[in-house]
Amino acid sequence: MSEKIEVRKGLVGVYADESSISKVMPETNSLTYRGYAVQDLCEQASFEEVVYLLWNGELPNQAQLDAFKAEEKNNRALSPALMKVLREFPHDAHPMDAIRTAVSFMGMEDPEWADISDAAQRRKALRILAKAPVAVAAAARLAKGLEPIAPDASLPYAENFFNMVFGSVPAKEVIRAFDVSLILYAEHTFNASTFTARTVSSTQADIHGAITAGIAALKGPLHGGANEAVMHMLKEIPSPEEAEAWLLGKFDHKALVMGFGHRVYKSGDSRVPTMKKYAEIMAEVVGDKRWMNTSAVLAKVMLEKKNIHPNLDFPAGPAYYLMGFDIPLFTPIFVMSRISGWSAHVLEQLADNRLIRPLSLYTGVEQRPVPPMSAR
Ligand SMILES: CC(=O)SCCNC(=O)CCNC(=O)[C@H](O)C(C)(C)COP(=O)(O)OP(=O)(O)OC[C@H]1O[C@@H](n2cnc3c(N)ncnc32)[C@H](O)[C@@H]1OP(=O)(O)O
Ligand SMILES: O=C([O-])CC(=O)C(=O)O
Repeated sequence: MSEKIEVRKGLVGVYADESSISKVMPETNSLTYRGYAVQDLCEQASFEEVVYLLWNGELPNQAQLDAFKAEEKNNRALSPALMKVLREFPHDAHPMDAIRTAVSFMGMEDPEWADISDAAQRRKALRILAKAPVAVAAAARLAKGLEPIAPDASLPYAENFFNMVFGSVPAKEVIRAFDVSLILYAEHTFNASTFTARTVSSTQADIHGAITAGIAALKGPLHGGANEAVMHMLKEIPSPEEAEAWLLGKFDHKALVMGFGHRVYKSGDSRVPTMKKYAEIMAEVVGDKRWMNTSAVLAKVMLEKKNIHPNLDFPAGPAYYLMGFDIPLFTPIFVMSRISGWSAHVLEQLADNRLIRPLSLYTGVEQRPVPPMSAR
């Protein structure tokens, strides 16, 4: 009797490995990083503290945090060669392609490119974390015909990013909302981009390659690219009053509604209430409620008619728009944050590595002879 082979398309419900970095609990719509509830981290920690936590397993004390922040600030500068390459990118290229290429380039010039020891991978992760925002901001400004703004070592991570994009640092509430978004985007178990990064690392390839591949996976609209798609969708809807009719029209065409649904959470994404709160704060700060009012209608109708909840990209999209970012920068900002989670997973994968290599169930034609050219 032949064995029944079960194929799990999309790896739905498959446990591919163990991990001690984060835990998603869909039954309670909750998420912890190294045992801490993500909403508590958002209220009590900075993004830099969360990165330290993800990479080291514990929150830093003041001296450890100061040292970590100093390292991040000291590693921001891009090489003249990378700046030259960034200047030559097509100006209409998507910034996701620019940051993917920039991280790959950083890998070629990294002084420790051939060293995949844990200590070297950690130093490389820090360098990628520090340099990625500089490359994102430079690519964004160059695409608009503006000169890049050099990183400022007197500014923390979030403030420095705003300064490099806009030439100024916004109000504290804006920085806080941005930092919260980075904490929420930092890590989420075996999502598609993280699994991609782990797969690359499992071949003992370098961390720049793993993160380059992670960025490639994150770009798709079913994953990180959804935060941009959400904002394009909100802009298509003329007013909150017209949102329900617009959505019902989408249902008629069986269209995907961006920013809704999730592979793991089926009754609500753990991160949405916190991100929504900060998106609403942004709407107050800017004095523009249109996007949040339209969002509220979409969320209500999606739940009533489809029983589908929003995911993190749904409130993050309008939050970034209200912060003043151009839409093509939304997913690159997700990259800047998720570098922390990808790196934690690369370190974990290599600490107890086994090549990731699943099987495929062949459904093609049976073996057959190669016909000569004259018979084809
Ligand atoms: C940070 C992140 O990456 S979060 C995810 C961001 N992505 C998006 O917002 C894109 C829109 N959402 C989706 O495409 C999906 O919900 C995914 C890709 C996130 C999850 O996909 P899956 O786990 O495969 O969901 P699945 O296909 O099982 O969905 C179940 C049902 O809900 C429907 N559904 C799921 N999401 C949506 C949506 N956004 N709009 C409309 N219908 C949806 C599916 O069509 C399916 O219907 P069916 O049973 O009639 O075929
Ligand atoms: O977990 C997932 O599949 C997608 C997601 O929410 C994330 O990567 O943050």
